[in-house]
Amino acid sequence: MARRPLPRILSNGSAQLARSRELARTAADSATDVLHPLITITRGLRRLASAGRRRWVDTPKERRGALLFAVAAVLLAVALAPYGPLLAVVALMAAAAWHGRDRAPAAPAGPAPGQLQRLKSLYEALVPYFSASDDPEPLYARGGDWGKVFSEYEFDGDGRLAHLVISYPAYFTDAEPDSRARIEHLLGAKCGRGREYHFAWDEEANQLTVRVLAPLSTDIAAQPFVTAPGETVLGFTDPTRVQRTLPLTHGAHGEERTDVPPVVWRTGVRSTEPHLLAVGQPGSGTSTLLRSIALQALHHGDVVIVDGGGTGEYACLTGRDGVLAVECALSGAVTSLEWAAAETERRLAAASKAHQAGDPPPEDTRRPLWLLLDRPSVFTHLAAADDGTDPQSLLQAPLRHGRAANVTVVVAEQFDGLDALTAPVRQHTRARVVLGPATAGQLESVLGAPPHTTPVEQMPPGRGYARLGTGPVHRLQVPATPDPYDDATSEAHRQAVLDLLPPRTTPADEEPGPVPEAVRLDKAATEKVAAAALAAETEMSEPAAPPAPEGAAVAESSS
Ligand SMILES: Nc1ncnc2c1ncn2[C@@H]1O[C@H](COP(=O)(O)OP(=O)(O)OP(=O)(O)O)[C@@H](O)[C@H]1O
Repeated sequence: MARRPLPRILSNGSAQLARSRELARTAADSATDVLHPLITITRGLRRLASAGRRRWVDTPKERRGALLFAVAAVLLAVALAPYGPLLAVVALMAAAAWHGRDRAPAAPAGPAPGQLQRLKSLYEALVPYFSASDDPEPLYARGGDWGKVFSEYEFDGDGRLAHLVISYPAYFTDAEPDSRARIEHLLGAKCGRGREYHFAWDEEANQLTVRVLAPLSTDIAAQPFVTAPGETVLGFTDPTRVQRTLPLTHGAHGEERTDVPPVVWRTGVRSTEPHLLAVGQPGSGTSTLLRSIALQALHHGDVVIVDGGGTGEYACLTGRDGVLAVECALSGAVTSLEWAAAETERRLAAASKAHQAGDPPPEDTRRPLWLLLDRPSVFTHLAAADDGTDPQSLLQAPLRHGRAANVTVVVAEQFDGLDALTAPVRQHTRARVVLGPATAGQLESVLGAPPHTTPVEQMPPGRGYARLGTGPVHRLQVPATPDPYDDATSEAHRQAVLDLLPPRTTPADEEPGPVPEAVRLDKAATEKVAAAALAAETEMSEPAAPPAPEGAAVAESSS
């Protein structure tokens, strides 16, 4: 790794502080210059002494007497000779000065030949973008001086650029996304593909800082996250924009402990992004994200799942405490969301009655209710074909009033189903996630802003970007939260998810007390999924679990 030494300019602090530091540094430099001969001679004396000690130790015992005699004879001769002691001291000092000289090889003054070639070719590649024919003093010109524009550079162990600060002329249109994108694309290609780069444009100083980002860890499994109520971990990112970290276990068997910066999404009454939309190509990990959110939501709230994918990816949640419904059929989805819309309105009415009476909101309006919809566009198409109710049309109230009523909507959709999303869904889902491969246009249309990083060539599942409202775009890796009933799931990850699942609920008809405003749903599909889940679970010889409820009931939480 070679780094060009640079004068450091203080980026903050007052001018006076900067002057004092400069004075102190100058004084220290002068003192070092004055004391340099003394330091060299002392170092030389130390080296001579240790060489003498080594010689004495290496001398066989029977020859030490003769050696001592020779030294004593020399000392006597020196002492008796005219000016002997003086000459001996001068000779000793000269020898010490010679041995004490700095033997460390001088640091290379510049980059190694291979690195130099990379910098030169990068400079030449930038010339067409950063030069103008009418510029009298061009910063960039064919065969020009790259040293003038690359003020800092750093190479990694493989000799590839890891960090670079580039100066560019003030007339470069750095405020235009297209101009920036061209430069970022070029740098991504020239600095080496297969890595992710972060670009920071300093428009005031006309400087671009390019940094190589370490890959995000893909071995973080689902686990209890240390968060406050109302906080949901969407995934993990790099520390450039996120100051907070979460203590986590990771590795194949959760054997390592690290602090990792999370992307935390806040929901509830004070949230400015109360609903979320996750988009991706098939297999990019949006269902996994929904499962991860559901497992976290179940700590403090109730969950209704509407699965348009219909592949039973949420079967593990069926009948669990707090899971009000897992719907895979259109009729069930409509019934559940009708109930959710009515529940939102009931909560609003109860809360506003309490506000008018000067009371705090009633307890039964405060338990978070989560509506998780995976590929609702499938039901939209089915409803259109049957002339039935589109489940999305029932999301109006939860989306509009969810924040005040503690109802959160999360929608996962594939890119080709985006057109089928209704306007309220697009409008109210201000927290956005894009997973898997996506073009720059797709990223910008979903996130509302381009990421400041280049896309990686091989996207692992669960990798993508997140943006909360108008905040920065974060790189994101969703924790591995696979379907525990999927045969392809590793045992460690399966166990991690099973450990987070709440216990199975007592079937509604065996509830000891009355369930207020319970709404019985058409559960034909859910029963099927529950039966499959139970069978799969028995096969996996999980500790004896009570039988799955015959039909889950959507009920107002009694807790
Ligand atoms: N964060 C993740 N970490 C590790 N593996 C993941 C992650 N997310 C998804 N996967 C794996 O990728 C595969 C696809 O995931 P998932 O089913 O969530 O994708 P999807 O976007 O919902 O696609 P589809 O709608 O086609 O099912 C699964 O095998 C899953 O285990």
